[in-house]
Amino acid sequence: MENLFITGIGTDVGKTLVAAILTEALQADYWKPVQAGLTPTTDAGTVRGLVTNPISRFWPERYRLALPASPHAAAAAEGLILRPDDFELPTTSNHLVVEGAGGLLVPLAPGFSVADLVQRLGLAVVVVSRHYLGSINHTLLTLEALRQRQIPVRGLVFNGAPNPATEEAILSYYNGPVMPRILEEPAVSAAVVARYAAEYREWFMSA
Ligand SMILES: Nc1ncnc2c1ncn2[C@@H]1O[C@H](COP(=O)(O)OP(=O)(O)OP(=O)(O)O)[C@@H](O)[C@H]1O
Ligand SMILES: C[C@H](N)[C@H](N)CCCCCC(=O)O
Ligand SMILES: [Mg+2]
Repeated sequence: MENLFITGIGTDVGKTLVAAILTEALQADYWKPVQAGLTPTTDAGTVRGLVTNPISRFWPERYRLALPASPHAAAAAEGLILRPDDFELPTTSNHLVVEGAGGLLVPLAPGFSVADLVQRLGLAVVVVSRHYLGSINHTLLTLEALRQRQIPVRGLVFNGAPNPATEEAILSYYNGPVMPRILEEPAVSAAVVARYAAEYREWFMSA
C-alpha cells in the first residue's frame, strides 16, 4: 500500500497538482490535514475536481482555517493551538495521499512543524520541486532536512519547465527515486491529470 505525504520546497510549487495526479494514478484516498485559506477553494476541493476515478475518497480536513497564512498563524488567529495528538491517519484500506501545507519546516504550532507531523504519521514523502532562482537551495535544504530526520523519500518530482543546470545540481546531491516530470501546462484540468496519472501508474509498476 502506498501511503504518501506530499511536501514541497515551499508553497505554490504544485503539491496539490501532484497530489491529484498521484490520487488518480493510484485511485488513492486524499487527505489534507490542515487547510489554511478556504477561498476561492480548498486543496481537497481542487483535487476532487481533478480526479475522475470512482474509488478515491476525500477525507475531511482536521483543521480548516480561514486565514491564507502559515498554519500556526492561521490557527492563532482563531484562538487555536494545533497539537501532534490531534492528528490520526484516516482509517482506510486504500492507498492514501496526504498533502502538507507549504514546505517541510512550516510551523503548525510553535515547536510543531509539518516534518514533525510526517514523522508522527509515519509516512514516506514525495518532494515537489519547481524551478525559480533560489530553488536549488530550497530543494537541497528540504532533502537535507529529510535525510537528517531519516524520513524516507518515495520520489522527487520536478514540476514545471525543465532547467537542466538546476536539475543537475539537485541530482548530484540526491540519488533517490525521481518520479515523472510534470511540464508547465497551459491549463490544469482533469484531462491533464488523467494523462500524467497514466504515466505515474507505469512508474509505480516499474519502480
Ligand atoms: N505544472 C503546472 N502547470 C501549470 N500550472 C501549474 C503547474 N503546477 C502548478 N500550477 C499552478 O500553480 C498554482 C499553485 O500550485 P498548487 O496549488 O498545486 O501549489 P501547492 O504547492 O499545493 O500550494 P499550497 O502550499 O497552497 O498547498 C495553482 O494555480 C496550480 O494550478
Ligand atoms: C496559504 C498557503 N497557500 C498555504 N496554505 C500555507 C503556506 C505557509 C507558508 C509559510 C512559510 O513558509 O512562510
Ligand atoms: Mg496545495
